[in-house]
Amino acid sequence: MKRVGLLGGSFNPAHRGHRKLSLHAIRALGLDEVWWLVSPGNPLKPEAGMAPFSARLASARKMACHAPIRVSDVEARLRTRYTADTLAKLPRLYPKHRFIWLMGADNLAQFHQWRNWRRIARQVPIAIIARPGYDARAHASPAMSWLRRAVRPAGQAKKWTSWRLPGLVLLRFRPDPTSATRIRAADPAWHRHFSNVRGIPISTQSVPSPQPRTDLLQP
Ligand SMILES: Nc1ncnc2c1ncn2[C@@H]1O[C@H](COP(=O)(O)OP(=O)(O)OP(=O)(O)O)[C@@H](O)[C@H]1O
Ligand SMILES: O=C(O)c1ccc[n+]([C@@H]2O[C@H](COP(=O)([O-])O)[C@@H](O)[C@H]2O)c1
Repeated sequence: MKRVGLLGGSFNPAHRGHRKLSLHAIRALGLDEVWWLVSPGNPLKPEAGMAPFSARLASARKMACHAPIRVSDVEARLRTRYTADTLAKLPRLYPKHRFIWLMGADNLAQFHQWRNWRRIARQVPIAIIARPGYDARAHASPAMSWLRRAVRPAGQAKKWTSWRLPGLVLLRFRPDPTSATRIRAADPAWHRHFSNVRGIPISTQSVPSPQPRTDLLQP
């Protein structure tokens, strides 16, 4: 059984905050790997300002290199944008894997706006990573008032495969202020570094190894 943390994101672009939180989560939760699920398009974010999928994927691959982090385009191939839909399909594709959903405190603050968010919390355990400027809002959020009774002590973090759901743990590492918004503000054309010379989109490879639906998941 492989223990996998899922970090869904726009990765517009990927940055060292993603890498650091993933490495910390691997240690704190006893994970074999973290998969970065590069979103074809966050349903709550405007398309304007979103770099091409291929550039976001390439930036994630670069940021993930030499770490137990796998970059996945599975949502694009499954044609799922809503996390609840992705989470409904993944266990069927990877029956020998166990998944925990990772997200920063900024996402917990607006989790109640996600489609079927209560269902998500019943589908997978969740680990929240503290993020400078968002922790108070996350704790006061509508989702947190529902989830509060599901919070597990940090000492149970590594036992997430046996939690009753919903179950959530708050992970507190040294907070990292890096954000993609700031990176875009400093370099709005960052994605040009990830296009090849002819402007042909970079192909999508580097997917977690498929379990039986090889037809669907082969690059
Ligand atoms: N510095 C960070 N600390 C904690 N969590 C983070 C950090 N950066 C990103 N995350 C989390 O990683 C996931 C993917 O983040 P995303 O790709 O949206 O990056 P971002 O920096 O939040 O982007 P943007 O500024 O465009 O919203 C989200 O769950 C987000 O909360
Ligand atoms: O399912 C939803 O309704 C939903 C709404 C907003 C965000 N998400 C997911 O949250 C993850 C983080 O997105 P982002 O843009 O904040 O990096 C990413 O996997 C999105 O698909 C999902």
